[in-house]
Amino acid sequence: QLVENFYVSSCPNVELLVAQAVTNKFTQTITTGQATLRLFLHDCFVEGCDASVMIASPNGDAEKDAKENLSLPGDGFDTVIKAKQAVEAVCPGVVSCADILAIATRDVIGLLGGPSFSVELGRRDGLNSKASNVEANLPKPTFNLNQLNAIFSKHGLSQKDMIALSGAHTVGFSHCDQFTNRLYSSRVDPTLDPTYAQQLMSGCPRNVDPNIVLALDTQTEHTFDNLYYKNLVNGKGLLSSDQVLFTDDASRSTVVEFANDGSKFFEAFVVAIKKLGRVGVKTGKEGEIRRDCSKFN
Ligand code: HEM
Ligand SMILES: [Ca+2]
Ligand SMILES: [Ca+2]
Repeated sequence: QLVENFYVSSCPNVELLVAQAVTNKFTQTITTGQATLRLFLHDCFVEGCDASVMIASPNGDAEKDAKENLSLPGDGFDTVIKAKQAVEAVCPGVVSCADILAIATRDVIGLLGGPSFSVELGRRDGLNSKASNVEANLPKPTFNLNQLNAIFSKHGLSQKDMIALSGAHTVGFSHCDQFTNRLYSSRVDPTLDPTYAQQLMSGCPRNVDPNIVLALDTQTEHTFDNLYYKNLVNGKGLLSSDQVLFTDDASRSTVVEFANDGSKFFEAFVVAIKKLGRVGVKTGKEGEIRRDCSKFN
């Protein structure tokens, strides 16, 4: 239902306007890329790709107020707001916040060194954003392969799509509390490389400041490449949900394929992120075109 040239007559320069705003922001703030990419996942998995995650509620009960979303960096929200402003100045009331987030996500992937691809458009902005909706709809870093497959397949995403999309963890970081259960339970998680486990313990000692973060990809945290998969092969996946993709026999061969061939990863990632962008979209007369991405009209 989405189409690539949706705004061809109503706002022909929308992709250029968004690209300029995103590039500006990206040059100023290095974390813009990872923040925007994660924001897109958290939007699409809750109520579909409809910018529901962008809503700010005076009562503190919107999606962004949910515990799982508190670690979403402000830079992601900011990127969409800046791009929306640039678009509104030229084509007011025409382009949805959901589409702007989708375009911005495509753009940051390219800026980070990832694949370039065309983005499908025509999403409308949602009219629901409830904090209580969030937890059950997002994957947890403690999930095993079956749980990961289950939550992705609810949205029509295959195991291969799930593994490719997890490759987004080639950029960005995680707070210590998302993985320290692997270090300080009765024993250290045996799927962790011992040297890497030592590094994690010194980076995240017991009772560490909750603001401390470590890179998801220790080698190239600011580059969108396939080193994430090479790390998994070497026992250097940061989250349990990352490492399990190599540990479990049912997904290992895909991890090895992506580790050995970056172009296979890029190809699968493009297929999967396009599918992600179609999840639960509102089109036609559904929803609305928000004027301000953080408020319903
Ligand atoms: C497979 C299941 C997934 C789980 C369990 C998961 C979980 C997490 C967790 C716990 C963090 C650390 C958050 C923090 O402490 O600030 C994180 C970061 C991140 N995730 Fe995922 N994630 C998953 C899949 C994805 C997907 C599909 C994408 C995008 C396509 C994505 C993009 C990101 C990015 C870019 C970051 C870094 C954020 C930053 O640096 O601020 N993740 N993820
Ligand atoms: Ca949403
Ligand atoms: Ca990387």
